[in-house]
Amino acid sequence: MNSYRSLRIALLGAGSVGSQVARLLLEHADELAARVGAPLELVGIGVRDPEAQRDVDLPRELMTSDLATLVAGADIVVELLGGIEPARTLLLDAIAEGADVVTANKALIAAHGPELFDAAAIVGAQVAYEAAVGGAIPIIRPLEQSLAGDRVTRIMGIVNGTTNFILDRMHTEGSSLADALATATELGYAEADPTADIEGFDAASKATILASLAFHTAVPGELVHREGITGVTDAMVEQAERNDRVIKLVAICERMSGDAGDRVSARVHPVSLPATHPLAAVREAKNAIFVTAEAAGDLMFYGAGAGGPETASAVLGDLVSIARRHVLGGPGRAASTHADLRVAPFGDVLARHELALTVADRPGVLAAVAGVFAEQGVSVESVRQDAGETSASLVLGTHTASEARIASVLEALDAHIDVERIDSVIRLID
Ligand SMILES: NC(=O)c1ccc[n+]([C@@H]2O[C@H](COP(=O)([O-])OP(=O)(O)OC[C@H]3O[C@@H](n4cnc5c(N)ncnc54)[C@H](O)[C@@H]3O)[C@@H](O)[C@H]2O)c1
Ligand SMILES: N[C@@H](CCO)C(=O)O
Ligand code: NA
Repeated sequence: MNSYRSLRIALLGAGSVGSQVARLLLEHADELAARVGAPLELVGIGVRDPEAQRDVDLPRELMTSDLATLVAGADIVVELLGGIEPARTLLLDAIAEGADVVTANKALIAAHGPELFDAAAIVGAQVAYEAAVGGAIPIIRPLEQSLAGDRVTRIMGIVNGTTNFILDRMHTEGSSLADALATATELGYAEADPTADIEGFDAASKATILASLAFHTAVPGELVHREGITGVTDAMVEQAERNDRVIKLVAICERMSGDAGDRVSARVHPVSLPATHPLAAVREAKNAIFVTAEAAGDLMFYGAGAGGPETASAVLGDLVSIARRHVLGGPGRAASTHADLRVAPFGDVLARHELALTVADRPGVLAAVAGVFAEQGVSVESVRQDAGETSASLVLGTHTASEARIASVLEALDAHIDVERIDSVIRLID
């Protein structure tokens, strides 16, 4: 069939994703060899405990706890450990030896992508990370290659499967966050430390990666505004439902033009969407990403954002594509930051907000509260008031306003004598 020698594949990690990658590499060996033009030889699987029981039956003789030695002899290293160290050092060592790497590790790519890409560029190695964003959904390659001739203006999407699963269960079954998270963890969707999911760190890493790729600009993780879902209460879910809306955690990356010149923004926070919005139909651990580009217009990418076998599909896609280049030759992949746009502060971002307040139930309070919005230059679009016994509940929807102005409104409301408490704040998407 072919005369190219076997390519030596070292796999690091045999958890939810790694075990599925190993299974598929072994089960589909002949088919993969035909596609690559050379056999992909799984030379070892780096694990913590080679004797541990695993859900997937993998050959014991491939297991090793000596990850450094395993990496040293490989043509391609597939990293599915998660976390920054030892993944970063192992991959830098592999690259220094001329190996290509495939990883699903968004935390690593978001924090150390440029370091890995630079190291790879020096030796002509490749770094592929399709599985790092949107799980099985092809999104890195479309941004990196298919849209390379266009100008991306906006990306908005659901990029964390675990939190989407949790919010979906809160809406459809009235589950608690903790119960739904336990199920998402059992299903292999959650990160090893699920704080990364529920506090929005995972989605923020993905927003960093998407914004950097889309805007050809290094967008440092610390400039990505991040809010998770721990502040989303049952009451907020119920209120959204009363208004035919759904709460979702979204990542938004956009190119902003204005007096300050062209800038970019990347952020992650919950939003309230009309039930008819396409993102509202994204259920369970599915992800969906809208990309708007100047010439292409709107594109939508939808599919499994998490899960072992699903994510393994993207890892194997990278592996086959990298392996083919070993056989056929050709240039490696390179990330570009030539545009070098400035990242806008979160306060400059524009959004509509809905605020639920408990206020004193006496004449003039509505006017006083409305006055707070007016003082900060925020225009109120809708008001709903429900009177209680001693206090009233007010739900105010704003017109588009900057995050900085809304923050000032919230500060003033917090200190206002007539405002007993701010029950919830959520951004609205039309
Ligand atoms: N699970 C998903 O749905 C999914 C989807 C996309 C991307 N990812 C990413 O894929 C990577 C792996 O995720 P996962 O869900 O398979 O995680 P996991 O926790 O199920 O598996 C990771 C495995 O690596 C092992 N490991 C960690 N550090 C090690 C070390 N120093 N030495 C030896 N073994 C070590 C762990 O023991 C574990 O078995 C992560 O970067 C994650 O963010 C996961
Ligand atoms: N924990 C991640 C895995 C996929 O990146 C999620 O839930 O989306
Ligand atoms: Na993907």
